[in-house]
Amino acid sequence: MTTSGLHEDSKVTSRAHLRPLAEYDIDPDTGFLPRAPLPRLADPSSPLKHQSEFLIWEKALSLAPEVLRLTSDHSPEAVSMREEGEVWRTAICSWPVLSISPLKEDACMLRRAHVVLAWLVHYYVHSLPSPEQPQSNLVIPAALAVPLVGVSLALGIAPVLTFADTVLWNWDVYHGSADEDDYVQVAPTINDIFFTHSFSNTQDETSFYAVCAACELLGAQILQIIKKCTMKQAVNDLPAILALADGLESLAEIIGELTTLMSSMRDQVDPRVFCFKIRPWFGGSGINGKEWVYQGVAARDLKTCQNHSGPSGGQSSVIHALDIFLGINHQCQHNGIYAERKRFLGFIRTDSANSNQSKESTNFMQRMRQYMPAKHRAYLEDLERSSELASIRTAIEQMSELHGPYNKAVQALIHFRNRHLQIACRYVVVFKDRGNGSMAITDETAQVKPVKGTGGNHLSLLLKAGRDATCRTMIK
Ligand code: HEM
Repeated sequence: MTTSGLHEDSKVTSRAHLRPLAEYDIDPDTGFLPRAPLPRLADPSSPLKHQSEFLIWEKALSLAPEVLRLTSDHSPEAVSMREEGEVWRTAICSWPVLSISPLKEDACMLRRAHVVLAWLVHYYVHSLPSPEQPQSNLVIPAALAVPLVGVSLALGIAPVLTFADTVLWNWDVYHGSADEDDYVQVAPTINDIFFTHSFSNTQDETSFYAVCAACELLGAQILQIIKKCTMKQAVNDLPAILALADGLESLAEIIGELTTLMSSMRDQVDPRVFCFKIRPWFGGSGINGKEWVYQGVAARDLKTCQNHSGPSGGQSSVIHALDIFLGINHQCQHNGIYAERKRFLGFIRTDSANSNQSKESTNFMQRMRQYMPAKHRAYLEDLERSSELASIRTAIEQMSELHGPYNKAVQALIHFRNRHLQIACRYVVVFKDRGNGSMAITDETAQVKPVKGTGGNHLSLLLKAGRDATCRTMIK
């Protein structure tokens, strides 16, 4: 039998026990999504209601969609807004650098500050007029850079827009829904929430976040199954083995639902809107060969987070938890994969002085963890090292009765990755070589057909490597 993924982990020597999920900021009903929406900074109901100095951040974010458009947007509306955009950016440059010490009193405030500052940074960077020197670096003003890096260090998350900022922490409840206290009793569903921030102000963008959030909510059930399976030592214990078989069967079903949910993207998000109006806002440092300079920030505070990606489904802790539980080993993705992704995103540089070989060799999924909140990352690391998981793997290897249910779950994940590959090709790959993200959706781009044989494409290579790693895990 082939259990390559399962064997790999036997190399891990120090075993740990999983702590209660609450200690990892995981809710039983909403998973990695918090159970209640984040309060605004300086909101009268927030713990920091007296810290009104943070209001300037909130106000600038509320104003941003009204005065800023993408640099690449040359529509008459966008051109007419350029002056107001300049006023917005000049105001930010004149702001004082606020101390984030008061925010550290409350984790929700830190998270909200990350959301606000990361969105402001992406608004700032991606609306800048085209530079006279196209290759010059982009300076993020100290008033944004210093507090963003501060809150990021406190939260253990990268100082850039992440999946958490666009999905996990970017929602509120409709008026008339239960108030915050009620969520102690009843968790919100996807129908109770709306998304607070949107770059393009399109239904497509909201739907994009909503589908991702619905996947996270479904993920809560996945985490509960993992918890149930890891509560008992599976080896030589019949009830535990039966429970494990049951858990694997349920996982297969839920992964199937996840695939259906993800596929619903096709009906809700127009690929052209995604590619030209939404995705360009997400780009992080290094995109198009331009490094971001975080003004006023010490180099040591940035050392772990250069060449930032923007938000990506790859930062969803749910999929990582599934990978770990099922023993999918992405390490086999050769060194080149991360380089492939960088090349795809256009930030491979020719000056080898700046390139860092060790970073290149770190695989994509590992790197994506740096974009997760520290406690979610800690959950994944503890799960990976847990003696409970080691016992499950031994049981799966030794008991042929478990091979069927295990393979079903892995097969479901292969199907998920295959479908995701199709979606990524439809939304990103076919447009990749068609201009620099210009907003002008011409008849030509509107009628674009999938590029034949995207197999050579770097993005496809990355995603296929993940799919193939999943295939290799099947027990033959
Ligand atoms: C329009 C919809 C979507 C598009 C265009 C898309 C595109 C991409 C792209 C381009 C990547 C490569 C890495 C990167 O550049 O960030 C990626 C990775 C990834 N995406 Fe998506 N994605 C979509 C929806 C989703 C959804 C709903 C999920 C569910 C959680 C998801 C989960 C992932 C995962 C887990 C990865 C890491 C690679 C892997 O595990 O195979 N994506 N996606």
